[in-house]
Amino acid sequence: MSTPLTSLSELRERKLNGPKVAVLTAYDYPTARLLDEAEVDLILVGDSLGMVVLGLPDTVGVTMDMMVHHIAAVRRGVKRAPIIGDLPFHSYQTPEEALANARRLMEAGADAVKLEGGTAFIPQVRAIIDANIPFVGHIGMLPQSVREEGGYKKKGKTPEQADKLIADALSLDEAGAVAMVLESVVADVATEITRRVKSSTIGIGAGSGTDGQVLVTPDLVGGFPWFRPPFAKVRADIAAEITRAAREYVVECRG
Ligand SMILES: Nc1nc(=O)c2c([nH]1)NC[C@@H]1CN(c3ccc(C(=O)N[C@@H](CCC(=O)O)C(=O)O)cc3)CN21
Ligand SMILES: CC(C)C(=O)C(=O)O
Ligand SMILES: [Mg+2]
Repeated sequence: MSTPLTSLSELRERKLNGPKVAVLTAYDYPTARLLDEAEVDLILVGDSLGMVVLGLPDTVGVTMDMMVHHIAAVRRGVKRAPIIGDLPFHSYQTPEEALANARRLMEAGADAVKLEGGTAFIPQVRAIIDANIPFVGHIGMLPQSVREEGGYKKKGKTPEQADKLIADALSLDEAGAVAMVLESVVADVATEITRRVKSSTIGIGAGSGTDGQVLVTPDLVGGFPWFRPPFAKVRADIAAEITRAAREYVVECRG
């Protein structure tokens, strides 16, 4: 076991010489503190918050106020791991709006911000990076577009999709993204992108050829049994533990 990341600038060295980067999501103080102490490299306060913590049907209803509230809680729990905050749906429609909202997430305690999109969002990405805010890209399957897309679909199956993903990755890399999430991307395409960019690729449902992996923590620990993506390897069953403890308590209270 090697030492965990203490700053985003160490991502370059990790890409060149390993080991791979381990990223998990957190939305609250206790989980963030446990993940930081477990030596997770980076902690993402994802807008998956809306689904796995707030019970919304998708991530489209997540607001800036929600992200700020949860980033602040995570910040209080973390001493070492860099924290990435997601810019939520419709919070980055212009470069000015993207920069103002990126600043709000940084003030709440993020060390970097992430938004969903490729070449179409380069003006927003440039505004953020020009203001010296570390930036993480996110391409492939974009959950904030689930309503237009009509579901969650794997990306990069056709040559046209693969070329589009590679162009998106190269443009984010050129703009200066420190890392980029590749979500539900065909493994071979994710591997090719990883080879062609200087930035660290963090995969989720994108095979094992990326520079790191990210998972929604409830999917790791069995904390959200009602929806689980097919790629998640569930390593605990906290839902069953909560149910068991609550049942024991109910029975004991009733006497
Ligand atoms: N609990 C949870 N975990 C997540 O990883 C997650 C969320 N929620 N909510 C937002 C998005 C949605 N995610 C998803 C949703 C569905 C698939 C899925 O069904 N993938 C299949 C089918 C792909 C296809 O039809 O092309 C796959 O084989 O990858 C993957 C990720 C990832 N994100
Ligand atoms: C799944 C990861 C990459 C994410 O964006 C989130 O948790 O919101
Ligand atoms: Mg997200």
